[in-house]
Amino acid sequence: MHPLSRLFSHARNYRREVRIASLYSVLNKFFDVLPEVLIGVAVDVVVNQKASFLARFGIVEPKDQLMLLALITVFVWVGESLFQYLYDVRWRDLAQNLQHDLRMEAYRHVQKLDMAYFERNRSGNLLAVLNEDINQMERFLNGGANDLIQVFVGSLMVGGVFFVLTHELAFLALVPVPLILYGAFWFQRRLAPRYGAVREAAGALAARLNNNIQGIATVKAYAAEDYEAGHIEQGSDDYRARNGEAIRLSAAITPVIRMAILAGFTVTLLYGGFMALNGDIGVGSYSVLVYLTQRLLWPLTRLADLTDLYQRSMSSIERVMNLLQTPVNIRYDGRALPKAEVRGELAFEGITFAYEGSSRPALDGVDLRIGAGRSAAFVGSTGGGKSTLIKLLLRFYEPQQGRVLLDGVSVNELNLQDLRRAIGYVAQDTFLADASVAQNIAYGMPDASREAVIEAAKSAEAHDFIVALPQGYDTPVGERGMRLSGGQRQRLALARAILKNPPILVLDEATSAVDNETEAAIQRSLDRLVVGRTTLIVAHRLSTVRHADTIHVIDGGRIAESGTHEELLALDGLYASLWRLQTGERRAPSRV
Ligand SMILES: Nc1ncnc2c1ncn2[C@@H]1O[C@H](COP(=O)(O)OP(=O)(O)OP(=O)(O)O)[C@@H](O)[C@H]1O
Repeated sequence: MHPLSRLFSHARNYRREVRIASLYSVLNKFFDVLPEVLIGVAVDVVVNQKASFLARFGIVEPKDQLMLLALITVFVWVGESLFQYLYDVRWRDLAQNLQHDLRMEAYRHVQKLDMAYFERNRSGNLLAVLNEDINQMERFLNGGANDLIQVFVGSLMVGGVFFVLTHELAFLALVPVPLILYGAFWFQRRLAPRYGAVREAAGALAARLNNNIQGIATVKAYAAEDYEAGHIEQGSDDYRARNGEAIRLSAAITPVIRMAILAGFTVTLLYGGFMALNGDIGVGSYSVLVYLTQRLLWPLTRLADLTDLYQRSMSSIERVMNLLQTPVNIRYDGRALPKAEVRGELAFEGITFAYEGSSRPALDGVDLRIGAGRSAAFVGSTGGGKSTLIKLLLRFYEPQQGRVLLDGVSVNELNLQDLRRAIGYVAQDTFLADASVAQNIAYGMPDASREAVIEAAKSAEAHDFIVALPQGYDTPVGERGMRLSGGQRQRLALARAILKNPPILVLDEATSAVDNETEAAIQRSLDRLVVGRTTLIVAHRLSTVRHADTIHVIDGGRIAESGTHEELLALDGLYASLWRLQTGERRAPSRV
């Protein structure tokens, strides 16, 4: 389907707006063509006087005829100006509304896409679609759509006048028009893939820039500025080269069209002139024809810019539409699950899951149950699959085999947001918004009172450092929380989960960045907090999880051992050797 049809079938509500704006464009063009005709009529009045074209309508006196012409001229110009104002406002309003709606729709859609999508597509490229591509579409609607309509309508109207005045000449003057149109389409077809490549290169460049700016600390620390600048240069060079290919073609359009116009204009000038000399047409008609040839053919040179703008925009619209039509693989709708009704019993049944493009499953036949209000800890070597298990519970991904149950219902059947509202999740890498400390703690809970925020911060051992910040709870944390230390960020994330007061608490390495003393204090708060909540804790530091009701050791995507701390020590397997390694009780066996 053509990108423009895709856009308009998508933006159905705008059809009326488009029709009205198009009507204003047509009316403006109508009034815009008339002055040339009036010049011809004026010449006719002066030359033929009482035998003029206007005299046929009963206005015999040349002076009266001129007065009438002046009146019509005023009317025509006022009409032209009025409709120019109206179409301009309409098209530009339309462009603004459509870009706003489309951006919001695309952004809302992007938010619903599954995590695998974000792993496949670089975020900078997505930014380019949501920003630049949508802006490009706005540029086309701002002026391009009107220009396109006017070029066609203008040609039709002028062609009509030609036919009324003289058929033969009209035919000759109009011969170049189909050639010009064919030429414009020829160029447009060839420009399409080039501008497609330009947009792809722009997306790739934005992705690189985004990645580098986010990792600027690492770039500096490894003195890799020149290396990264080289990397960006490649991207920028590629963008320039792709544009260069489009420019060479696009720049040829005007000169080629001009040659066709030249042919049409010369024919009118000569052939029309001969006809006037022979007395076959009047001087008035001749002057109208010469002016009108200009009016007919010159706007066609606009086709060059228009083809260019049009094709750039179509490439952009294509990208926006593709984004909007990316299917949402993980459904949001499902059975409602009010937070108050969640008991918190969890079961993982025969879970096997491999990440997209990965041949080895991250989880391989995992079966486990966590009773409502109980705590389960997951430990084991890095890359074992602990975080993956948590992500399946949150339905960031769906397992290829098996299912995750909450209170006996498959999480796939639950309303996705309800499921996530029931879970307080503290991730390994904390995301903080560019807002104040208090706003970050109350993230997703804008109605939380200041007292509740402070209470949550106290439980997360964050209160003391927060009040020592320059503006206390109102201190901005910077982009991604850059102005805070890693441990401070973790404590804010913990406070956020505590404030949410969820029936299920999931802590994935939630205290890995804080010192032992703070961790012990957080642990004491957590001991109080976890009462009555199902809690899942992923940790490398075994001291954090030794009191969990059950500890599961995950190794290579499977559950290697399960039991309480004491049971696992007695088993003298992986857990026992990890424990010894961390507490230094005995030399660790070589496999750990
Ligand atoms: N988004 C992803 N795409 C592809 N593979 C992934 C992805 N995330 C994790 N993996 C792979 O899946 C396996 C399990 O990863 P997971 O993050 O669950 O391990 P983990 O036990 O939590 O590790 P750690 O203790 O280091 O946090 C690893 O081999 C990892 O490389």
